[in-house]
Amino acid sequence: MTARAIPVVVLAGFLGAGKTTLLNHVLRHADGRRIGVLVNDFGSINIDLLLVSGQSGGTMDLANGCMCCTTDAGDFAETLESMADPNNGLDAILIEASGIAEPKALVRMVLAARSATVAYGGLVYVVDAANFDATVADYPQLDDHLAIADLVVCNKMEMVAAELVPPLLTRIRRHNASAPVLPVSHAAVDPELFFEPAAQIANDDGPRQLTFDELLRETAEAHGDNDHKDHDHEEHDHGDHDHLHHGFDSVALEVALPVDPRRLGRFLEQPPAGAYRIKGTVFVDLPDHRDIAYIIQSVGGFVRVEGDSWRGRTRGTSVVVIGAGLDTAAAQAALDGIVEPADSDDVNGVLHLTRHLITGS
Ligand SMILES: Nc1nc2c(ncn2[C@@H]2O[C@H](COP(=O)(O)OP(=O)(O)OP(=O)(O)O)[C@@H](O)[C@H]2O)c(=O)[nH]1
Repeated sequence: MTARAIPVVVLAGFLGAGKTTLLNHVLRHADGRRIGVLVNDFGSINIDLLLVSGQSGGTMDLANGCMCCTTDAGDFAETLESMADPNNGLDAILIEASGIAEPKALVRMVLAARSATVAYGGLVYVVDAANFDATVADYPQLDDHLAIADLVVCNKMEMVAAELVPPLLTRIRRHNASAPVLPVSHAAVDPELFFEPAAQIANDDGPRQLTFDELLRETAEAHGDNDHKDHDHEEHDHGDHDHLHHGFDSVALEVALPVDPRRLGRFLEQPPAGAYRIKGTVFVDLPDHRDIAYIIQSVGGFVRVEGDSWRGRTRGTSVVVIGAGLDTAAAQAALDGIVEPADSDDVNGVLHLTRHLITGS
């Protein structure tokens, strides 16, 4: 049985930056993936929480309408746990924080809720490119929010004159040197970023339940979309899905070699600048470890390792690094480094990997 943890992505950003637009975009382009959504402002979004909780059997009780004000972190963890129940077949859970929410508190709650089925999927912070400088000047707390982001989505780029784009991106990077900064318009972010590789193996003939993108389109048509501009844009672009991949870089390694667990641990904990996600399967050629296919993931330096069986697969190491603004040559060199031969005296090296091991429930 393949270990399967559902990434929980926190979506934050200042008022009006484009969080809801991003959420709508991701749901419309989910391509059959099932996404759970928690929102803390029911009025501003035409996606009903019940789309998710209705079939997950448990509704998030947003007693005071603001999740980051939920005092009982246990309840929150339970809610995530029940949404992530394998019977729900979700591929990712997105939490939209309100524009004034403190993302740090939400991130802390998700990190505390991590389990065999719940993984931290990163803090995606949306900024309004057209108003970035004014917003930073008026709200210095934006500084702290940006600093802890794992991915900065720089939205509304079509409103910024071409010659002003490079200095703007440089100014944004000053707030966070390691997170990728993804310039987009209409929050057109590739949803693939939010899914786990395990989700991709679900192409069996099992019963296909509702697809969220279909459901959302139906819902939007039935209720009238509150985001016509974005919708129109998306419809025009429908024939060309390549545009979704704009702005992403990735590097990959696929070899029959084993990893040096110490180097791998360091690589996962300190990913190359611009990396957002690292995922893959690695081979550890040590007694007691050879028969375990280690599934590794890292978002913003938060590492998760699960053990699976090789089940007839060829032992080897395959890892992909996804980001924006990656120095691909440097990232590839760092990635290649994980399969450099390990020092044979390094008896504790494997702890750098196994200390991140999630034991199944
Ligand atoms: N011009 C332009 N407008 C955009 C873009 N993305 C979103 N918008 C518009 O900006 C407005 C705010 O977008 P939302 O997605 O509601 O922003 P939000 O961050 O969810 O806002 P709050 O929930 O109020 O914090 C809406 O009118 C969107 O249609 C973009 O790339 N360009």
